[in-house]
Amino acid sequence: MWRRVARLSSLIRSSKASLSNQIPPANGLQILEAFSTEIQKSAKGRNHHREKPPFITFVLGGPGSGKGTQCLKIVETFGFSHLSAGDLLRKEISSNSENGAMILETIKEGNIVPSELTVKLIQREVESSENDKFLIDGFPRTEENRRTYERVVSVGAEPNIVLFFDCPEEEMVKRVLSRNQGRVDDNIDTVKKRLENFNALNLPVINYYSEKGKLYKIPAVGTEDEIFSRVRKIFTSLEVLSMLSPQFSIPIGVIWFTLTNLL
Ligand SMILES: Nc1ncnc2c1ncn2[C@@H]1O[C@H](COP(=O)(O)OP(=O)(O)O)[C@@H](O)[C@H]1O
Ligand SMILES: Nc1ccn([C@@H]2O[C@H](COP(=O)(O)OP(=O)(O)O)[C@@H](O)[C@H]2O)c(=O)n1
Ligand SMILES: [Mg+2]
Repeated sequence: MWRRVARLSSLIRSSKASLSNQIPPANGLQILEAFSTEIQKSAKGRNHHREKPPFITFVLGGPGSGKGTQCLKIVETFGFSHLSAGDLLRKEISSNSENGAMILETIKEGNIVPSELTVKLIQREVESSENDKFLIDGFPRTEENRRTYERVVSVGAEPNIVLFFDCPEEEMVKRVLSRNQGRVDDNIDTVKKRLENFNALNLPVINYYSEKGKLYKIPAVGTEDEIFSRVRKIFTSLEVLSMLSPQFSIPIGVIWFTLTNLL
């Protein structure tokens, strides 16, 4: 509450300052109107106000399962914005933020950064973007990540769909060790820890969304293009189905995708 009041008064101060720079002397009503427009503009710049909640896709899978690679293809083809939780955390490290050292240590160990921090970074990106569809990659990694997101985020707290790139451990290890992006966690010891954490902490989240009928399980072995042809089917079918019946499109989509992949 007090933070909101403080934010509002700083908004008023900055709006007053920018008004005094821009507007010639006018009567009281004009000043009031201009002032209120300025506040709206200023609020919009930082927080994009949406008429309806954004379409949220969580992208899950073990380390090296191909989440980031497939997200780039989804962005190109379907116009989503890609928010990688790992990239946002690495950006915090390189910008020397107050939490940088703690994040670096946690990533090196293959452990999970406190949820409040990761959720705040994701929330800031969603709120400042004008896009209305997002891929949130590598999140939620734990049940605690998921619950914190649901508690903190007011609009779009539930994902519309969840993608799970299902890849054998041997293949994931091979890919991570040849990723070559200079990451501090791409070494055999950290990968082992990350796989342990994936099995213990992330699989329960995946099961949770499966039970909710939101999970698309995608076999993640094959060429990048072969895997993308599976991914493409999901988004194409959602586009078609949502034109027919928006409220049923997601459960029907999951059933349809599962059947066509089993047959
Ligand atoms: N289908 C694939 N076959 C072989 N290598 C892949 C495939 N998809 C991605 N890769 C490579 O594997 C590594 C990990 O992929 P990435 O997309 O970063 O996975 P994640 O984000 O799940 O950790 C990268 O070097 C990437 O180029
Ligand atoms: N929700 C998240 C996502 C990532 N991370 C940390 O960031 C590391 C790298 O995540 P990432 O998503 O970039 O990793 P990949 O699965 O893409 O290889 C993880 O191993 C965690 O240490 C986290 O703490 N919480
Ligand atoms: Mg990644």
